Amino acid sequence: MTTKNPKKYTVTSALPYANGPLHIGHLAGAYIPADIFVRHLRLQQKDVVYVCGSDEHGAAITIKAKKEGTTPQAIIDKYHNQIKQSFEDFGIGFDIYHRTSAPIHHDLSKEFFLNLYEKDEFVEKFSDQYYDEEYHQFLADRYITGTCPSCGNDSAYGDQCEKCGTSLSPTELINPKSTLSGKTPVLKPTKHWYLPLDKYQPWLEKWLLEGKKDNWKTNVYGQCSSWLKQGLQPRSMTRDLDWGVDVPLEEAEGKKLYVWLDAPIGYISATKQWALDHGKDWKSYWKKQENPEDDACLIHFIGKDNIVFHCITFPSILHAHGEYILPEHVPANEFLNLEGDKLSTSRNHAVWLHEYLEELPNKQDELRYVLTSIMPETSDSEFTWKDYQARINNELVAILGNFVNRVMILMHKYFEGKTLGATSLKDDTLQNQLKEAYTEIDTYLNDFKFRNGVARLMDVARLGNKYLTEKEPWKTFKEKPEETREVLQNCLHIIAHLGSLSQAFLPRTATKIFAMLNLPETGLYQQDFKFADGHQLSTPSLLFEKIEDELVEKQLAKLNSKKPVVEEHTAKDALPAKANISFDNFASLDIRAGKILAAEKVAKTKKLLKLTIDTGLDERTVVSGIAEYYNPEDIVGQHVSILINLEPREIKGILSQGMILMAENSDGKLTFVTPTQTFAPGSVIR
Ligand SMILES: Nc1ncnc2c1ncn2[C@@H]1O[C@H](COP(=O)(O)OP(=O)(O)OP(=O)(O)O)[C@@H](O)[C@H]1O
Ligand SMILES: [Zn+2]
Repeated sequence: MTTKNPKKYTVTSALPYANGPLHIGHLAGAYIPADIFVRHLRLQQKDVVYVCGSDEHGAAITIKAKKEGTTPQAIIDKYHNQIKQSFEDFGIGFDIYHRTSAPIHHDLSKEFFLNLYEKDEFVEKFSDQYYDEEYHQFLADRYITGTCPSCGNDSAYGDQCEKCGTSLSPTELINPKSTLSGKTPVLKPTKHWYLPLDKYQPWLEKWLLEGKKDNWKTNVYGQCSSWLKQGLQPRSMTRDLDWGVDVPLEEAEGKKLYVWLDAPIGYISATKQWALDHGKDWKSYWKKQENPEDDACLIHFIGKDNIVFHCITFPSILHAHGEYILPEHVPANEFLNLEGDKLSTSRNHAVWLHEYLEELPNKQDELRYVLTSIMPETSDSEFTWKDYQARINNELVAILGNFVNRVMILMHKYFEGKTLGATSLKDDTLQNQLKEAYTEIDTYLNDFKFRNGVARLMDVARLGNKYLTEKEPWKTFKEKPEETREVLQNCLHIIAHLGSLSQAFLPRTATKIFAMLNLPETGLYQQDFKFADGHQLSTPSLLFEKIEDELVEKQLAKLNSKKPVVEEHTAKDALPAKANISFDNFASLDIRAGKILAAEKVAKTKKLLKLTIDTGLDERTVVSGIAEYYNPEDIVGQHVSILINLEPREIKGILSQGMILMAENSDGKLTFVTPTQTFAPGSVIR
């Protein structure tokens, strides 16, 4: 950290957008790291406020409401409550989880806008914007789709192409279409207020590049410097929309603030509300103090798609306003993927937090542990159920859980769960090793190295196991009961420290550990523990249970079945129907269940695989254009559906005898079409 011992910390996590539930990517990206960091500060009695809330404005919400035949208010109420519950369930310790639809937020956002307006910071510009003549509405952001000029994706939005990530303005789209009427919009002039980022560029460069920000994470600093190199452009801070914070100017009737203007102000309005509720002074967490040494240290935790707004736009707004502190750190994470594919709300490729808890009740810490261990700190990372199982079984169960359990069982077996004169740890080497763990974890967490931090915690459990294995109390008990007692009581001290250190990472586990030891949970790091003479331990119980293969298979099957929970792609993505055919034509197709026996790439092609198929009638060769989606080695044994009476055709010199049936979604992704139960090759499909 740059600032040595700031007096106060203001910590924020990205405001989740209230148009869908939370998934594991959200947790790993912006919430678990912040929560660990804040817990670590609180365990040292630092003064910290940790705020978040739902982002409830913008076109994506009104569009969703329209699609579902309901109101924007109903959408945000539903998801705000669901998201809030998930955060509570996973122990994300916000001081307040607020929402941007609250009046206090609208007021503060307007105040910000007016402050900049009165200082003449905005550039007012008339420009031609797309307008839907049928709906009498300007088409901002997600109200317009078209072909991306960078990658050719034909469902890019007016503000961004989600396929290649390019940030766009509606007029850059090729073949623009209104998402309201589906028609081609017309251009009409409208007035907007632009934030002159070009004007702030020199200041930003100084702040970011010449300032001390090169100690920021390289992924964050790299993105910022590359934007600055490209040169910043003015960005419109207002929209022609009917859902959001009103632009507080008479001449701007019917216009709203851009959602990325008001969303980060949501951090401040949340703090204001919290201060009101708890008799605190919100200004001391956000405003510059008379003595700069008294300024709070502001830290934004976000995922990588939010970097530009937290490192360029919001700081520019705060700077233009003048009274506010600027972020000291923006430790953005890269993205978490799932089982080889991007997490996606629209494709329902996700592990949803509320579903996880229904299916794996009380396993919050297990997920926190895995997500911390694989956190996308410096590059994208991947969650797989197999890895989840392995980390729980081989680490949480086999190392941490096992150590605690062995010691507790032996203490009960030999000494009825009672200590005798165990007031302090009677092994200096152990004492020093434990001290080191505290120091190293502190260093890691101050550097936002959460993966190293949680690995270091696990090392303490390893240390315990090693000590226990070396001392072999089960062998010494008969002859040297006093020595045995000392060893086991030393282990109790290690367990207490495991409880203490777990508090930041695995809060529920920490509580369980202290309950088993029958010690109070102080909410502080304790360098020393004292057991009273004759202290009675509680009955041991397992901290973690093994994850069985069956569960992994069930979760994988569920992911593959991809039943849509939140279906955002509508009929607009489906191809139009083909002309009718006769029943006889249909009946003439001979489709069978088959199985892939062998697969190899066709040389010098990108898309083709040569497959050997067991059709039940014969073994034959089929050339299939699926190489971009499947590795040959992964699909041997795969059951398929095959059209067997298609006229053979030579492809790249190979005779292809039939066609494998594949489903294709609107992104062009392919997947096998197979009977939902395994049927023997040769079974008829009709
Ligand atoms: N797969 C992911 N990995 C890491 N961080 C993520 C991931 N998905 C979202 N985030 C982060 O979570 C925070 C809240 O996300 P937000 O509500 O804006 O959803 P989003 O980015 O639109 O995600 P989605 O498209 O899946 O709904 C943001 O900071 C975002 O960067
Ligand atoms: Zn694109």
